[in-house]
Amino acid sequence: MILDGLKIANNRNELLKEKIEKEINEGLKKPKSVIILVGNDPASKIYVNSKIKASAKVLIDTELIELSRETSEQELESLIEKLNNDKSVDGILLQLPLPKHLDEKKFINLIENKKDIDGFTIVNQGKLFQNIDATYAATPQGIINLLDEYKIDVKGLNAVVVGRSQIVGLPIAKMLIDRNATVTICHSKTKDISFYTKNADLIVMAVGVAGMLKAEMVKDNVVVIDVGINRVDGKLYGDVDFENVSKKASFITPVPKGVGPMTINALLENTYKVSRLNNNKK
Ligand SMILES: Nc1nc2c(c(=O)[nH]1)N[C@@H](CN(C=O)c1ccc(C(=O)N[C@@H](CCC(=O)O)C(=O)O)cc1)CN2
Repeated sequence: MILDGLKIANNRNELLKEKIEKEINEGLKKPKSVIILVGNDPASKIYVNSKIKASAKVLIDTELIELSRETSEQELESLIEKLNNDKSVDGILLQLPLPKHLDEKKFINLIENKKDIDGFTIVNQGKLFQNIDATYAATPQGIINLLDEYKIDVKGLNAVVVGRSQIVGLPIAKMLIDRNATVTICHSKTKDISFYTKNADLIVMAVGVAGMLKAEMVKDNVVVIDVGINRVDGKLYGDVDFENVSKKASFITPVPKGVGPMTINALLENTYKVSRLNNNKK
């Protein structure tokens, strides 16, 4: 069965829109986020445009600030400071990747924790690891929402996460452990990834290598979540050889229209959450 991320995300976005609409009629202001895009990465532009479009649909205001790829550390720092102090701004998102000369960790951590709609700051990541309510990273949260929507209970499953990034691999592993899965994290230095994936009930692929997970690397009835978005000759491919792995899987996400739209939905839900913590009256 294909896990239809686009359909589920659209349903959740519609519910969010209804909630926000009702609250606007009751006197609350629209949530507002500011997206900072540094440089001309074409994929980042696509993602940022999707975020802006999706926000508008659910009545979240967005402002896009585009900076040149030569932006200095100082310029970016003062912009983030200004937005932190701007009461009309509920959420701040710094689109990644940044150009090489800008240290991603440094700038992410300049964002005020309560405006960090990506859930990337040290404090918000730390809260995930200490089970304290916060905004959690949108991609792993979107995966959990998708599993929940399809009532896929991960309790007791052998889960293998391939990829150990701060924004996907590590947080999804923690979220799966919290739901009582037994989790193994594989990465580029793992000697034999298929040794682990062959025994997995659930696999999350988040490495950025097109078609890396092959049918012979999985067992029957596995649940497969594909986070990869790889552009090859203008076409999109996930990290999973979908055509062949889908023949063995019980559930599998497609690329596109799987995890991507769920990521955007989770981001919108985060933006709503932080704005209402500010309890914004008009
Ligand atoms: N500040 C952030 N930067 C980045 C994040 C993030 O969560 N926060 N994640 C990724 C990119 N990303 C969001 O920014 C993202 C990637 C893909 C999609 C998506 O909807 N993909 C579509 C296909 C779209 C296309 O490329 O044509 C799909 O899978 O259906 C949404 C968000 C890195 N940077």
